[in-house]
Amino acid sequence: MMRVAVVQLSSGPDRDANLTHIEGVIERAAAAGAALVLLPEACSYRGELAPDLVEDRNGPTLTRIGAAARRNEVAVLVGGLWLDSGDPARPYNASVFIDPAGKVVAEYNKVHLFRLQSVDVSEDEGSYTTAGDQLVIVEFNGISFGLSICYDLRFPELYRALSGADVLCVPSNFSAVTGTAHWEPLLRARAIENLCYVLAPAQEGVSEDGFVTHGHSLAVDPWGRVLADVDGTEMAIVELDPAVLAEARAALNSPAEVAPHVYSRDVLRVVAGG
Ligand SMILES: O=C(O)CNC(=O)[C@H](CS)NC(=O)CCC(=O)C(=O)O
Repeated sequence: MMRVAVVQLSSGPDRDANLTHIEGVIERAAAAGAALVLLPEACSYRGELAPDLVEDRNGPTLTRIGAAARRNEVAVLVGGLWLDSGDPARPYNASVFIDPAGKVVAEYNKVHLFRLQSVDVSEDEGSYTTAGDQLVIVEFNGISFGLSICYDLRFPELYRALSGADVLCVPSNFSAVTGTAHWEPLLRARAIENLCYVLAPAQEGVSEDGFVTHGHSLAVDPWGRVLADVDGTEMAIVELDPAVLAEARAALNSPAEVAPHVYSRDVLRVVAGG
């Protein structure tokens, strides 16, 4: 069994203030017995990109959260921050796993960049972010965590490629417009089809630049049951139980069967009815 904290935030444009709040959250999660604290996308800064917001491993976000992890002896998934990609105008949107010693052990750079043109929202993340192409699974205390971020959720083949992971992490800053219709069904589908836990810490409220978010940080078990749905800006504490994983996988497809399937040939296209 592993106890984890799924944290909901409403981060603003003051990085120092966000980090101070996060330090308190990590301390409270550790006091509640969490071994791992999952933070949402854009956790230490939410707003417009500016050059001084692009960080490296020695930047304020990873330094301060790393120190908090070490102080409280917990692992932390920093859901999303702008990390240097070599192109100052287009950083990565990265999710970073920090171990209980405060050390960065893995970095996943968001592969699928958000693009939405609707009546209420117009966003093109690819215009200011470099896409990654490396998928990452982190093994921690005997449980494996597959990394992804937000809009990746819409690409089931990414999660299929991660399958075998016990937990899929989807830290997010999901829009209210799309979240109302898509958030919960997509998260539950990823859990059901891959027979694994899905943990999705999210932002709630309205960001300074006017992006209205859905909130509803969710924890879903390998049978698709919602274990927690966070309201407000605190956290849900959830137990990950290897027995629940084993039971779901014994009942339906085994981990081997949910591994990416290679189909034998091109789709056969048939015209019916003349
Ligand atoms: O800009 C940042 O600070 C970090 N990046 C984000 O918050 C991104 C781009 S705005 N948000 C999403 O991917 C939401 C996806 C979504 O809402 C959907 O798929 O419907």
